[in-house]
Amino acid sequence: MIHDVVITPLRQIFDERGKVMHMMRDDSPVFRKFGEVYFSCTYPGAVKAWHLHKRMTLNYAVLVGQLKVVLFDGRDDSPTKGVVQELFISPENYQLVTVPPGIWNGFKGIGDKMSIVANCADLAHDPGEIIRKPAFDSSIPYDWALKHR
Ligand SMILES: Cc1cn([C@H]2C[C@H](O)[C@@H](COP(=O)(O)OP(=O)(O)O[C@H]3O[C@H](C)C(=O)[C@H](O)[C@H]3O)O2)c(=O)[nH]c1=O
Repeated sequence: MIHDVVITPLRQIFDERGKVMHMMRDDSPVFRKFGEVYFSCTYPGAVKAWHLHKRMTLNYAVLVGQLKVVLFDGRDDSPTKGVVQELFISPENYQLVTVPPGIWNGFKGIGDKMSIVANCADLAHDPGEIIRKPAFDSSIPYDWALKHR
């Protein structure tokens, strides 16, 4: 587990009409402030990586489909520097993933339909605070290929 990354189980409330999916409240321990909510939609097998936010704290929850979210800690002052963390998040494993600034992150669509992840961020989108690397950049020790364990 990467230092400062927080996983919070989220509640879903089901009834015969459908369900309610919790995501963020202002009394949550991980809530900092409101910046923007957006939804990133990913086709099966597509990889969206790598991003590093210099100032934004991300809060991800997958509403539809399934994502493999991969985090890489390249922070020099972190006790988990060099650690790679894989998370599989979906409505079936419904969690809020809080990622502080400075951690490389990316995700891959899993399964057979478009996945939708919500990001409830503490900062509005600002392209100037994002650093990007190609998904297969050799400086991050991660292979996005399907692994038959
Ligand atoms: C997020 C965002 C993006 N854009 C534009 C910028 C690009 O021209 C285009 C696609 O953006 P991007 O390549 O950043 O999309 P994703 O790879 O889905 O990543 C985004 O959603 C995941 C979950 C992240 O956490 C990223 O930080 C966030 O950038 O939409 C905007 O104009 N406004 C916005 O709020």
